[in-house]
Amino acid sequence: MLKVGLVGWRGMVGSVLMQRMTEESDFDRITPSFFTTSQVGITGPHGDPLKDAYDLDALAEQEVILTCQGGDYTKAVYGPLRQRGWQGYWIDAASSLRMDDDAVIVLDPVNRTVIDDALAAGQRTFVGGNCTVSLLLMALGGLLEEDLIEWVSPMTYQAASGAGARNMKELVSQMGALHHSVEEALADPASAILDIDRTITETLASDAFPTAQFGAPLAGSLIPWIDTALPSGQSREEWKAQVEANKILGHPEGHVPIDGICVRIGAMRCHSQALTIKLRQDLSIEEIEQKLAAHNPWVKVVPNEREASIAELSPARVTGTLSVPIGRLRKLNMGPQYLAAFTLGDQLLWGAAEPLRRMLRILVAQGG
Ligand SMILES: NC(=O)C1=CN([C@@H]2O[C@H](COP(=O)(O)OP(=O)(O)OC[C@H]3O[C@@H](n4cnc5c(N)ncnc54)[C@H](OP(=O)(O)O)[C@@H]3O)[C@@H](O)[C@H]2O)C=CC1
Ligand SMILES: N[C@@H](CC(=O)OP(=O)(O)O)C(=O)O
Repeated sequence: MLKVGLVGWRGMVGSVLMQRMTEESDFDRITPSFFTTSQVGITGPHGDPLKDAYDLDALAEQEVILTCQGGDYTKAVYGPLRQRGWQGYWIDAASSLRMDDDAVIVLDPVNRTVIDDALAAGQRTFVGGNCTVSLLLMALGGLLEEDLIEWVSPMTYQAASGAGARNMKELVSQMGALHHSVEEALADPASAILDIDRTITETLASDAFPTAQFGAPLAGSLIPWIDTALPSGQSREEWKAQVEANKILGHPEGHVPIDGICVRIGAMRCHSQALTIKLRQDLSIEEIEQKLAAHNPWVKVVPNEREASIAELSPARVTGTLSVPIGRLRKLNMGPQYLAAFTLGDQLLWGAAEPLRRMLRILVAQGG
């Protein structure tokens, strides 16, 4: 059985990965070793002492290293490990290696042939894509695989989880602070809504309002910028859409232009995206729905009806599942090649852990 070293397994992404690996009996097919950057020697999840994640000798004994520890760890360890001649497979959740020529971005329901070609060519570095990008491609796979999309403009509604565990907690604290500030007024049927609104506005602006992680109110508000700024005027999150999506699809950069505005909203762990799509040809909505639905077992086409849209295109409904619904499919007034769509998915599952887990299974199936 493949010797697999797991790093970052107790973080938020790593915990979701562990949960999925347990559900899918992946641990029955590998010999796992658990590593840590901070708790060397304490008992790990399978009863063995945790190994030092910076010990290159211990890492080099592994045939596969799967890390959800983050980009700083990857930058510290990956280069030195390769330089000392380690030939194993590196599977990574962090973004730092994604655009390297040696790395393949993995999303096997969309790019299994790219992965298989890379394995045949001896490539050994496989990285999960940005969560928003992976969810977009899972939803649009049926049109993209036939090269039917000329360009896409995604306007995103991204959950707090994308910013990390502490940010999720801060979102809930913000919700609590808002509720607490008007609790008495809410209990009084005679209270005036404008008084409640004024108190909420004051609470949002107060120095006591918890914003240490996000730097701004998210509950009762939104944040129209994710990640760092680039000279193009894009945020880094916006820049990733086009470069990563085209790399995943095996296209030259820019074959399918993808650009829009990424916005953080007060959802917990589902990223949503409202899409404006220019098709390369005038397809009927029925053809579009059929192609989308046939692409993979997780995408679900939701009819463009009010009740179905409210019920199914909802972060509250989709959270914790592998489902990737897409709906609000209709032609826009701009012309028959312009399509609207709305899609969402759990950014810790298809957006982070699941592509990595499935890459490990591909390696297991080919016997390493
Ligand atoms: N959050 C996201 O949406 C996505 C994240 N990623 C990538 O995954 C990386 C990890 O993200 P994420 O899982 O959110 O990071 P976390 O902060 O949840 O976990 C990272 C590491 O922090 C250490 N840690 C310290 N204290 C604790 C604690 N109390 N509970 C759990 N872990 C603790 C653990 O390392 P140790 O055991 O060694 O101490 C853990 O592996 C990111 O840096 C990013 O590169 C990729 C896609 C999406
Ligand atoms: N930046 C993403 C989460 C993330 O970790 O992305 P990446 O894997 O590209 O660094 C978000 O905030 O929603």
